Amino acid sequence: MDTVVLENISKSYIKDAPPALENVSFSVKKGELFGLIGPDGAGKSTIFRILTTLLLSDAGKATVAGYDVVKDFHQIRSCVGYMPGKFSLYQDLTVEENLNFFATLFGTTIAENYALIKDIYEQIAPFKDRRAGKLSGGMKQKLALSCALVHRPEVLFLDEPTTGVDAVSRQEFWDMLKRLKNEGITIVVSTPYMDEASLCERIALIQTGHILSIDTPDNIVAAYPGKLYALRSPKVHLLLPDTRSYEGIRQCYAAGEKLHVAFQEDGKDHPAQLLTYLKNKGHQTVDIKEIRPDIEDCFIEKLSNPK
Ligand SMILES: Nc1ncnc2c1ncn2[C@@H]1O[C@H](COP(=O)(O)OP(=O)(O)OP(=O)(O)O)[C@@H](O)[C@H]1O
Repeated sequence: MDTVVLENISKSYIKDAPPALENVSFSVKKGELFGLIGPDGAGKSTIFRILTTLLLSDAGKATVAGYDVVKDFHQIRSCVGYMPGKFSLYQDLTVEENLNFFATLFGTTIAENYALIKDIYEQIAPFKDRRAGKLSGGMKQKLALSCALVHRPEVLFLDEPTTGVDAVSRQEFWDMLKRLKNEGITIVVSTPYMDEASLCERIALIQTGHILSIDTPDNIVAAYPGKLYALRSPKVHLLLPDTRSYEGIRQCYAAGEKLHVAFQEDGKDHPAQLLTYLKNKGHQTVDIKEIRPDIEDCFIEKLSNPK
């Protein structure tokens, strides 16, 4: 049986406004590390609030660990750990007081499940007497994760845990998630960072309340239709409108210092023809190279061609 199941979940916050979620369905297997990948406003937090029984959906059905999110909210609350995007810590309590507070809420003690949080908690233990409000972003995140784990949940919901956290702490955080997964905990994590998608076993790409795609990161990349190229030029900002004006371009967008380009058809002469066209427009030093799409490229492709 799948540990998390959503069937046609819909939710609107405001009458007559576009819904936050519309017919969202997916399931997460026991022990899986599953990612919800999408930009701000996509509906990720709404999914977490429904699954953690903090919000009722308007339609559809969802279960967590076999329990119904409406009927069995008591059971769900005791078997899940939730790290919301914001406000999960008491800023005026110290690190240790926060952890003790969450342990007490769940009728347990820090000592009882210390083995599970040891690796994480040891990194913040030197600051155990510091108020949570005075911790760095990375330390807050480790404390929030320790608090979400203190009762050894079956399922862990993490809403954008790495937003606003430095690159090293982000990497350490994902290493921790892998260790927790190896302990048998099912993890659903959301992120707006496309590079983190490849660290999940399966992902759902989500945008404006709709799931665009669900699969392993490798399968999503493999399903990219056709070839993708990177164009480089010293004046890349001028290159964008001229490349877009070339007939036969399916996609053209800025990606860091480069442009990513896909043709409507993958003829082998197309890259050279595009370069000639751009040279005639005054772009003398343009370089084109075929590249492997990443999740962000797949996301952009799905947005323009959802089927
Ligand atoms: N309490 C609320 N009242 C009204 N609209 C809301 C509320 N919460 C969310 N929304 C709207 O619902 C949509 C989905 O928001 P949600 O917070 O679930 O997205 P998200 O993917 O988690 O993005 P973010 O990272 O910005 O929170 C957005 O359009 C948002 O403005």
